[in-house]
Amino acid sequence: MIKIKDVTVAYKDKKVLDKLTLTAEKGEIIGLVAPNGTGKTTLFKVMSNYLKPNSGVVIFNNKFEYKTEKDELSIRKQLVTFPDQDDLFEELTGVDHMNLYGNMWKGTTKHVPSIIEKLKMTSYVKKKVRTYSLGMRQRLCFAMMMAADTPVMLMDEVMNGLDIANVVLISDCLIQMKKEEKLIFVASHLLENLDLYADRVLYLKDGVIIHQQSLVDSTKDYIKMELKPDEYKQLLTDYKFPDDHLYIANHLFCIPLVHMDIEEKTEWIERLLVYKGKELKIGPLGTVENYEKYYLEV
Ligand SMILES: Nc1ncnc2c1ncn2[C@@H]1O[C@H](COP(=O)(O)OP(=O)(O)OP(=O)(O)O)[C@@H](O)[C@H]1O
Repeated sequence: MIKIKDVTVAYKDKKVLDKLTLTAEKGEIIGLVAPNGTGKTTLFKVMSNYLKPNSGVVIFNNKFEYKTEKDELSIRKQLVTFPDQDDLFEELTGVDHMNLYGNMWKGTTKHVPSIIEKLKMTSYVKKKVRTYSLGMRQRLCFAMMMAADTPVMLMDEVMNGLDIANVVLISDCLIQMKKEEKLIFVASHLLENLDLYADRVLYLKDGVIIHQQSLVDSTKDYIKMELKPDEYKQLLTDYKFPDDHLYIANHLFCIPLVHMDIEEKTEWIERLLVYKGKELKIGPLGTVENYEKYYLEV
């Protein structure tokens, strides 16, 4: 559905994206993860044509590029970006904003009442935006995207300022939207939240995707155990660990299970289970663990 090919963006001599390539299909939620100032927003700007890359292309449905006005119009109909809270009109109501997005993209506002109900906005949605709290504004921004109802959605920090109940509410909506075959990109610093709904999480570093984590692939399981650095050193002298084992951010010891047969797995589990009564976990690396692996390695 979307192909990003060799996209490079440099602000003066600072390269932010470096021949970045990525393909995404409908019915996917893709998390985008990286520390501040790494290029997540820049990538979204290129995808929505708010920024022309120095080189590279974005291709929609194998045919549309931001080359001609006609193509751009076709893409605009399919894609909506998360509104910036600063762009809300203080003197308009929430319903006004949702109607605006509904009319602009979907050509109707019939579906707006059901969104209001789903997002539990009934008590305030007819009031002017200037009376809204941060979290109410954020929910409105999400509601506007739902009103646009486009096949592709780019969400930058969608959970900003939301309390836990609202994070859960929006996460449920995202899962529902995925079922409706939307392609959704979520750039977020709320890492554990991504594990709930993302199919893939992309880690950006030095202008490229350094790792793609699949959250629907169970072949990447590890035995995981918290270890202090001196405990890790001790174990290293006691046993010969597989070369591809990990010791993440000086605290998390991980042994990949993928190449082991059942006997080997059992052997390692039994060996580690008795080590100082520590808790063992088995599973893939989560978003927090990968984040530590790629950005907090010491
Ligand atoms: N208009 C601009 N002019 C010059 N440099 C820019 C411009 N916009 C962004 N940058 C730089 O590009 C880099 C990437 O910025 P970007 O906003 O894409 O990061 P981000 O990953 O979205 O960060 P955050 O997590 O803080 O939102 C940063 O170093 C930033 O200073």
